[in-house]
Amino acid sequence: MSHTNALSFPPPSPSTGTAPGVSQDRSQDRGVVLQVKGLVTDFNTASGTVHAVRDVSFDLHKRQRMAIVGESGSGKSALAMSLVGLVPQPGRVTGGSVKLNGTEMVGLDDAGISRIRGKDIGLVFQDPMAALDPLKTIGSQFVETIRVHQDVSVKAARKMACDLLGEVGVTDAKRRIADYPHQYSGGMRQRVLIAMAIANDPSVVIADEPTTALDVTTQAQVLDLLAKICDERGNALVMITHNLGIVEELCDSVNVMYAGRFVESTSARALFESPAHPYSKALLNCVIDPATTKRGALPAIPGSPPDLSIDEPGCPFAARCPIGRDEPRCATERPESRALASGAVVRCHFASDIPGDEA
Ligand SMILES: Nc1ncnc2c1ncn2[C@@H]1O[C@H](COP(=O)(O)OP(=O)(O)OP(=O)(O)O)[C@@H](O)[C@H]1O
Repeated sequence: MSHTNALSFPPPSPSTGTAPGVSQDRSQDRGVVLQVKGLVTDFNTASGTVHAVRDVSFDLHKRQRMAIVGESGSGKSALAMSLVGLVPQPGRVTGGSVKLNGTEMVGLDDAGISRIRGKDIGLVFQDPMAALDPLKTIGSQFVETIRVHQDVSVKAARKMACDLLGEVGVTDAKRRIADYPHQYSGGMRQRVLIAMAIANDPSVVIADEPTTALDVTTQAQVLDLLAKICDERGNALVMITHNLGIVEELCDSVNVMYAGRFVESTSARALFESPAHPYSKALLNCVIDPATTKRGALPAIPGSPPDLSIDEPGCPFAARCPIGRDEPRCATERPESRALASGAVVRCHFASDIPGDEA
């Protein structure tokens, strides 16, 4: 198992010492908050073992905004769940290490994980209705979230909740805290989840496609808010998304995931300026909306991803790859991750950061 695909962040830029695409402010404090090494997650199903996450490694630094992109079924949610000990049955983390502020999470029992989840690591998931209890007021859920991890009175927790709701843009929070989730709009529910995710001042916030159900304008507002709040508080942010526009606008670094593996890890700016992996290039070859000149959702790439229950030799992207289709090596030898001169880390025998020098 290789552990060499951890993207060292921020990769120093020769001229400024700052990673491309990283604001000076966010790059100043470089402590690692989340260190993932060789993570493997499998689902044991009746039709075989689905290898959803394979040998994933990365370092996440304080204040870093890291994106994970990839088409449906590439393992993004399985990875997010693995980071917080929430892999659903019949799934299991079967290898590797996840260290949050130096504490190993893999192998912790439920009580140990629960002490960390919601406190040191905050979660914002796709569907706020599933994350919120429809039978309890926002206030009672919020107070519970705070008091599980902080030794404060109900009154103090309620005050904190009101302040946080105000911070995320819930107007008249003192009154609205007594409302039930269904009395909030979709965008407002996501704001509530953001407020809850940061309530215990976590080092890391993980957001798994938090805006899929929202209209485009509300999506942008919610994600801007999430990024801004994490910045202000010094939280690192992992954003899982299908939307390249979000990566370009909000993220410092990006991991492109394919068939359970990171195939390219680089700065967001470098991905858009010079994608190195053929899969990243195919993704970047997307239509730009002429009205906004912004990139949007991931494009459909011809062909299908491989069956994750079959461990074929060779590169999993070979059959869809303009280089790999004709290269015998791509069919027989799995590419290990390797660093290019630019600092990007790729899993491809032929990727190069010199344009035109791929094959
Ligand atoms: N509960 C489960 N049981 C069996 N297999 C699962 C389960 N959850 C996920 N998988 C499998 O794990 C692989 C990765 O799925 P995952 O949901 O992580 O992909 P994803 O990249 O998040 O997709 P999407 O963008 O559609 O959410 C898929 O092959 C999926 O079928």
